[in-house]
Amino acid sequence: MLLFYASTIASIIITILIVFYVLDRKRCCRTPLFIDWPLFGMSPQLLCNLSQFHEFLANVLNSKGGTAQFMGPWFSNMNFLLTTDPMNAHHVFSKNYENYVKGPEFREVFDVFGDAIIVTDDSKKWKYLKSFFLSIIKHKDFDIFFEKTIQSKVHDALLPMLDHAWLHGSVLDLQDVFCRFTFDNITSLVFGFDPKSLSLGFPIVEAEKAFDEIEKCLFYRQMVPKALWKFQEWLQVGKEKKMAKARKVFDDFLCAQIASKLEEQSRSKKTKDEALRFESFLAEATRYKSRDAKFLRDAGFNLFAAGRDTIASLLTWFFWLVATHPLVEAKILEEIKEIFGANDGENYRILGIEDVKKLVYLHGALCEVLRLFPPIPFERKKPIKDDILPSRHIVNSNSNIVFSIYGMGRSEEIWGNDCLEFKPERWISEKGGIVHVPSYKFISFNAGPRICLGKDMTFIQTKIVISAILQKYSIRVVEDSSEVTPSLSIILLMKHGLKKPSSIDAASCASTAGVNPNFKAKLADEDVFPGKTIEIELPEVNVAAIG
Ligand code: HEM
Repeated sequence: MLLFYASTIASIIITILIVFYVLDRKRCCRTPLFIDWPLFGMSPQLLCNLSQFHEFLANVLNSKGGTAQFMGPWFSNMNFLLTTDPMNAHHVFSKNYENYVKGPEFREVFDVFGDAIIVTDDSKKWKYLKSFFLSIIKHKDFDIFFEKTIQSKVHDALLPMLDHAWLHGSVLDLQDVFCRFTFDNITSLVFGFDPKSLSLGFPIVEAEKAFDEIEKCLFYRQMVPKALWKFQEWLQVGKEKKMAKARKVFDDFLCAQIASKLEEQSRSKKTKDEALRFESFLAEATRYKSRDAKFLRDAGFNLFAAGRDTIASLLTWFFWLVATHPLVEAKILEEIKEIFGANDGENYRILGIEDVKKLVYLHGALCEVLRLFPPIPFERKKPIKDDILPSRHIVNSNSNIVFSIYGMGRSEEIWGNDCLEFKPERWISEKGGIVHVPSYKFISFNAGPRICLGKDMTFIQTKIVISAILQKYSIRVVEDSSEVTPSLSIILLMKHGLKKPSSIDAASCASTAGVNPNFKAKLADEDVFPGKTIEIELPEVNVAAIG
C-alpha cells in the first residue's frame, strides 16, 4: 500500500514537473522555428533535413522573418536563438559588442584550439594576441615572403598537377587539390616548411587528414547534446575516439615543428641580416615574441584553422560557380587581358600582390562566392547581461545566439529578389570600383572588432591562384547537377568533393571529357586566352573531371 502511495505521489510530482517544464519551454519560445515535439523538441525536423542542413535552415529562417528559436531535446540544453537579421548582427558584433562573448561552452567544444585568438573571451589577452598577429604580418618583408610562397606553390605544384592531369586525361578532385594546396601553403607560412601534400600520386599526409577529422568532430559536438559527446569522450568511442586520435597526430606534427625551430634557433649562427629576414610566423614569433611551446602550439593551431580550409572552400565553390557561369569566366579573363595583355596560354604570368589588387571584377566574383557559400557558415555568441535585440527578442546569459551566415547571404531583405543568383556585377559600382557593403550585412569575414584578420590575405591568395589557373585552363560543365551539397563540417566544403564518380574510370572519363575546342566560342569574347580546357563533369553527384 505504502509503495502504491509513494509511486502515485512520485508520478504526480513528475507530471507536475514535466507540465512546468513544457510550459516554461512554451513561455521561452515565442517564435518557434519548428513544432516542439515532446522529448525530442525540434530535432526531428532538423534531422530529417540533415542532408541539406544549411539550405533548409536558411529557407525556414528567412521565411520566418529572420529570427526564430530552436529548442533541442528535453533537458539537453540545446536551445538556440537563430537569426539572419543584419540589425541583430550589427547590435551583437559592433554596437553592443562588450556584452557578447563566445562563452565557456564554445571553448569546451573548441578545446582543441587551446587558449588563443579565435576562442578567447579575455579582452586583454585578445588584444595582445591580435597585436601579436598584426606585428608579424606587418614585418617589412612579410608581403614578399607571402607572395613568393604562394607564387612558387602555384608554379611548382598546382599548375604542374593540372598539366599532368590534362596530359594524361586523368581525373582530379579539385577540392582535394585545393585542400592540399592550402595545407602546404599554411604550413609554409607558419613553419617555413612545405610538407608537399600536393604532389603527383597524392601522398597521404597524416597531419592533413587528421586536421580534416578534427573539423568534422567539432561540427558533431555542436549537433549533439553535450552530455553525449562528453560521455563518448570519456569512453573513447565513436567520433570522440577519432577526435582523440586525430588530435594526437596533429599535435605531434605541430609540436615537432615548434621543437625543431626552437632548437635550430638556439644553435643558429645566422648573421644579423639573415636573422632579420622573414622566414615564417614561427621563426618571427620565437625570435622576438615568445618561446613558450604551449603558446606557440595554440597560435599555430589557430592559424591553421583560420587560413586553411576557409581558402580551400572559397576556391572550390568559386570554380564550381564559374564552371556553371561561363559568362563570368569570360569577364574575368577579359579583365586579366585588359590589364596584363593577352597570352597564348603558355606564356602566362603568375600575378603578384600589386597586380591582383587591380582585378576588380574578380574581386566582385569572390565576394559573390563568399556571400553564397560562406566558408564559415555559422557564428555563435552569448550575452553576458540581459538584452533586447533589434528584432525585439529578449536574450539573457543562458541564451545562445547563432547567426546563420549562410542564411544571411541568401536573405532577400539584404540582397534583394535576385539573392540566389550568382552576379559579381552586384559588387561593381558605376565608377568601376567595389561597392562597399557593411560587414554586418556581408558577414562572411565576421563583423566589428573581431573581424577576420586574414581578409586581405584571402583575396590576394585566391586571386593569384585563380588568375593563374584561368589563364591556362578554361572550365565547363558537361552535365548539370542539382546534387552539389555542402558538407556537414564547421567549414563549408563540398560533401562529395568536386570530382568524377568512382563508378566511371579515368579512361572512359578521358574519352567523354576530352578537350573541347569549341568551348571558347561559346563565351562572350572568344579566344581571350586560347588555352587548354579543363572540363568539369557533373553527373549524379557533384563531380569534376579534368580531361
Ligand atoms: C575565405 C577565407 C576566410 C574566411 C571566410 C574567414 C572568416 C573568418 C571569420 C568568420 C572569423 C570569425 C571567427 C569567430 O570569431 O568565430 C575569422 C577570424 C579570424 N581569421 Fe579569418 N577567414 C578567412 C581566412 C583567414 C586567413 C587566411 C587568416 C590568416 C592566416 C585568417 C585569420 C583570422 C584570425 C586571426 C581571426 C581571429 C580574429 C579575432 O578574433 O580577432 N582568416 N575569420
